[in-house]
Amino acid sequence: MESVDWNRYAAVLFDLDGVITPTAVVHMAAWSDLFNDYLSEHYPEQAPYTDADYFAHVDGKPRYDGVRDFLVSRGISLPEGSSDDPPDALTVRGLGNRKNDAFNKVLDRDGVEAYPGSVVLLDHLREVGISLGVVSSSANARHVLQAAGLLDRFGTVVDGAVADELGLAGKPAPDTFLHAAEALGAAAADAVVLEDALSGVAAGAAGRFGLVVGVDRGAGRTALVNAGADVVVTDLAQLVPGAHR
Ligand SMILES: O=P(O)(O)OC[C@H]1O[C@@H](O)[C@H](O)[C@@H](O)[C@@H]1O
Repeated sequence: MESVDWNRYAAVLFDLDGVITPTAVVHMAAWSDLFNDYLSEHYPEQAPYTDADYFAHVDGKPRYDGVRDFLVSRGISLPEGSSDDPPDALTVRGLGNRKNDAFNKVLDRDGVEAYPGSVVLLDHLREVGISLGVVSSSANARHVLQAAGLLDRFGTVVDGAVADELGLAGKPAPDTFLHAAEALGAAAADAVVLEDALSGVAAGAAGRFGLVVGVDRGAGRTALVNAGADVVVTDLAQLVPGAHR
């Protein structure tokens, strides 16, 4: 039983990819293609990039932080480059841009449908009348929410572009979540964070939010609890009081 008394809270802050929409899978596939192509071309002696690398070094972080942190884990250092580097540039930002092109191609081709259980919780919270926000590292968050038909559900969307503009540190720092809570007029202690990534759960714990919910989409219950989750679910419908589980 993971039932939550939502009336105790003033705001709920959702991560997007992997929490509201299954787009974490699209990100994962695009990262895997990028890093495996890069490694096999430049470091054929290295072990391939795997999902374990994704969960440990890339998941939930801003785009270029993910590139940098994975390369560091393999002892590889590339020049940072600049955000308008072309996708074939051998820089941190060039590689990130190559992955972004691949992500957007799949998004435009396949569209996005939210997890049904996540819509069940969003509908419930709308009935409760609680303020809702999205806090995503992704600069594509608005595009994804729009494609899923859910953009109008949220009072604030703090995405990778907003964080960049305001100079907010990305997850695992708590800054983007704290900014969203403030935008909704809620103290961190009165707000709930929902996250599937270890970096995002760590951000919720570091911000001392009232409740940090880990959503296990592959990171694993123990890892999520160790990162600071108070509660772990596998589907957001489990968080609706009295919902069929
Ligand atoms: O490259 P983008 O779309 O700006 O997003 C960066 C990150 O955004 C997060 O929401 C995803 O969980 C990560 O997997 C992704 O790498």
